[in-house]
Amino acid sequence: MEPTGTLYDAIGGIEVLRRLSNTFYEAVLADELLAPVFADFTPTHIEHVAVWLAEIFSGPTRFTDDLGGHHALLSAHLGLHITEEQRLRWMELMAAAVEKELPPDDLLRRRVLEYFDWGTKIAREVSAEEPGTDIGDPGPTPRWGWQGLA
Ligand code: HEM
Repeated sequence: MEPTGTLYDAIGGIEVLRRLSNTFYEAVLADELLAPVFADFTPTHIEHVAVWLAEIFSGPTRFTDDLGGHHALLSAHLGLHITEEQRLRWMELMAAAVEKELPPDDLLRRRVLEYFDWGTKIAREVSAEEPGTDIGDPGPTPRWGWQGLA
């Protein structure tokens, strides 16, 4: 039987997501393949990613309320021209961060990494378009739960 409740609660809330984001970006900025992609990185990025993840996993909706929602998230990746090699390295570093920061629950970790696999493919697709491209209305921020995409 699948567990009940949100992935956000099973993860342990925003503080755990902040630690995940922080650990992940420490690794990204030390990585020779990914660091150049994040040349304009600022520390607010860490917080924005934690806030996005909170919403995706059915926690507070602050990304939609205050940070531009799904449209802003997708637009942030326009023009980055992410390669498959970079996407896979991103996944590798995120898997290590998940291992370190998330509760030792195999199903929870698997679901979270499945979200990242799905999300990084979308980020890569969007990144092939030039900045300023009209991406239209992508709809509300998705939700990811114990059964995957809700
Ligand atoms: C599920 C996958 C992903 C999520 C949830 C995600 C999340 C985010 C968020 C929330 C922002 C906006 C940050 C801000 O407002 O400061 C952002 C920007 C960005 N993302 Fe992603 N991202 C994902 C995949 C990727 C991948 C695969 C790459 C590259 C390999 C990437 C590279 C970037 C870069 C370079 C920015 C702009 C950074 C900046 O503002 O300087 N992202 N991402």
